[in-house]
Amino acid sequence: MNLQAKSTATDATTGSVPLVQVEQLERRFDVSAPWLERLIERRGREIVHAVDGIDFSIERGTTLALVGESGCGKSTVARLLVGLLAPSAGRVLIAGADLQATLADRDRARLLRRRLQMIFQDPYASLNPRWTVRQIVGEPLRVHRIGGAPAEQDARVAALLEQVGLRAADGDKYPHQFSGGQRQRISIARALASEPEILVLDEPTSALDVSVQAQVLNLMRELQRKRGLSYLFISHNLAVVRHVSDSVGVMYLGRIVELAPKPRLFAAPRHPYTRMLLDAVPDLEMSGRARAVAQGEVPNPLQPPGGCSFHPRCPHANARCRSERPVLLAAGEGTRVACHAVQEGRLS
Ligand SMILES: Nc1ncnc2c1ncn2[C@@H]1O[C@H](COP(=O)(O)OP(=O)(O)OP(=O)(O)O)[C@@H](O)[C@H]1O
Repeated sequence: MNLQAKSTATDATTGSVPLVQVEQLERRFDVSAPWLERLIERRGREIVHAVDGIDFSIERGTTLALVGESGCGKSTVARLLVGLLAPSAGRVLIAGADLQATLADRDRARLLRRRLQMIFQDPYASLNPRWTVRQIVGEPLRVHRIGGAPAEQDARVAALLEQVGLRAADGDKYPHQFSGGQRQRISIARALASEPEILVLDEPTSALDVSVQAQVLNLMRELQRKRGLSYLFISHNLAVVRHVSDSVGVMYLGRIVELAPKPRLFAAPRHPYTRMLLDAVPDLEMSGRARAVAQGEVPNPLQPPGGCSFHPRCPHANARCRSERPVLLAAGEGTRVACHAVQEGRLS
């Protein structure tokens, strides 16, 4: 089955298509209260632009992290990427094939689901409490008919458990018999069972103790290196993002405001919002820059500000920022930024 049916723009240097390409992706939610029809008639429907026209790509074997405050649309991007939600506009391409078109074809959808797996924040909620670990980790093998006879599948489950730092004998136990970190290892083993190329990780360690977080993150890195996996890593924690990512997209009210290679983002953040986020992390070195105090709150997503949606919180905003939406443009050294002040040279 050919998932590369529809080829798109290729990487100019290598001639290869990025494993993941997201183009002008949008997702709107209608949150109008159905019992307030008269109000809706008067005021119009209440629409949240959870994801408002974003573009990014992920190369094979690399990690793109998406960061931003709660409600900026990170989880919605994750769900769009694995096909749990359909886009309102734009598209997701996996190795050049349109995700929505692929999902519409049963055989191709099954193959695609093998390639893409998602790991959620709460490992307890995502593991069936009545199944043994062997059943949980072995389920993708049965669904995707991988590994042949039951004995062979059991051997695969045992190997997967060992790869994530558990013991083969743990297969007989139930999720409640494990700690949070161990449960997340079970989720990872299950996600790996179908031999995916892409893992979408939605805050995979934020429910864990700090000491356990580092162990799980190190495991994720080791698995990435051994298996050449690509990760979309969703997090609000910049210290974690610094540990795991190759590049970082900073989201604000449904848009990416800065996209940069990780070292550039931490050494020379360009967007005022990125700077504000970094300034709020006490342990990060600031490379000589004075810290600015975080100001204001995220606006109501039902009534986002016009122009640049960050302008009410931005110390550099002018009349243009209040009226014209900035687009993501190259700002040197691999960074792209959506900010009039940077693009006009008012902010270096
Ligand atoms: N199913 C839904 N129905 C209505 N609104 C939704 C739905 N899912 C998300 N939203 C809204 O879309 C916006 C983005 O939410 P999303 O969960 O993607 O953000 P997030 O950055 O992941 O936040 P968090 O870190 O709190 O999970 C929010 O305003 C949220 O209320």
